[in-house]
Amino acid sequence: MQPERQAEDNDRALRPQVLDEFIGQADARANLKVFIESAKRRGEAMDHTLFHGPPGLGKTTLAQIMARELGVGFRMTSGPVLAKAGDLAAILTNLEARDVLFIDEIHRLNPAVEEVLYPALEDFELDLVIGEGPAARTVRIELQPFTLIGATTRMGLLTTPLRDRFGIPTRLEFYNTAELHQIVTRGARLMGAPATENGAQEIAKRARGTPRIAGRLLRRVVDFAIVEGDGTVTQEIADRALTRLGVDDLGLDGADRRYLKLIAENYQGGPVGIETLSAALSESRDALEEVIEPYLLQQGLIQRTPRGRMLAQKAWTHLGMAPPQKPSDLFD
Ligand SMILES: Nc1ncnc2c1ncn2[C@@H]1O[C@H](COP(=O)(O)OP(=O)(O)OP(=O)(O)O)[C@@H](O)[C@H]1O
Ligand SMILES: [Mg+2]
Repeated sequence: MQPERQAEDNDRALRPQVLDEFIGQADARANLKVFIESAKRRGEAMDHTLFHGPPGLGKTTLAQIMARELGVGFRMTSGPVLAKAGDLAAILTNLEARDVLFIDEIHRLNPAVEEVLYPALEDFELDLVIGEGPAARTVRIELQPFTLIGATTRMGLLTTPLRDRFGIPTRLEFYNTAELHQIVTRGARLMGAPATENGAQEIAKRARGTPRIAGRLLRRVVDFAIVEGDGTVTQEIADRALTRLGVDDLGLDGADRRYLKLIAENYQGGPVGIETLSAALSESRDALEEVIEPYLLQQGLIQRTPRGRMLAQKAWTHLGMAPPQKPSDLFD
């Protein structure tokens, strides 16, 4: 209990509070700045916004920042939590003018709840059915204009009507090492454990392009720096700590390497179907597609083909293995 509580508190302390403190995602940030400013000058609710991209890239953080920059209230819920239409209705009717409603994991909304959301998004109206059977009647409730910010790691699972109702779809990208370097340096400063240039660089390089992972690795490296060093995050301490945590020089962890090795050793580099991988690794297909694969794809370690996943040359090199000779290679 205690350590988790603490991790959460640290997390909150590291979370950027305003758009200018938010590092990276330069294109998205520049656009959002314009839309926020315009909504403020018009005195209207900002258009509905959808953030999509792999976990830990800052969707929730950006949603909170936007409410703050807009100077409006922030309500947060998530797709799976909204079980009944009434749950959503209760939240919508309590929103004040121009408030931001954040729905995380919006691809997991129950279809009946999603139906209620459509008119709310388009016309700020709610059609509620009251009573049952012959006595049932529909009442229309006017809502205050509000901004929905949706977040999803699975854009492909969103229904078309829902996707079409977002005026501002925004894709978050993996962060580059320079951006993560800034995030780590800032985080270390906030944690009272200064990082050297090279120390921050070592963590940045191995953070899988993801601020959440950078924060998590930083906390563990700081532990080592305090106990085994003088409290400074140096390259040597960072390297030692990360290696002990099983994070390799590309930032891959045990789960990533297990995935790559399985394709290499059991399927000669593929192609192999996602369901087969999911069964062999005892990981849900969703976890593979949402958490493991995006970074491996972005790094050019694997390829997605119509017949399944295949290892790229870079993966063989990284694993220190030679790809099997395919019959066709003999005739090249
Ligand atoms: N640009 C950034 N600069 C500094 N820290 C960041 C940045 N983006 C995210 N973080 C930090 O990374 C962590 C994860 O961010 P956040 O919770 O917003 O991710 P998310 O995209 O909502 O993830 P999920 O899809 O899992 O909900 C937070 O601790 C946040 O403080
Ligand atoms: Mg989130």
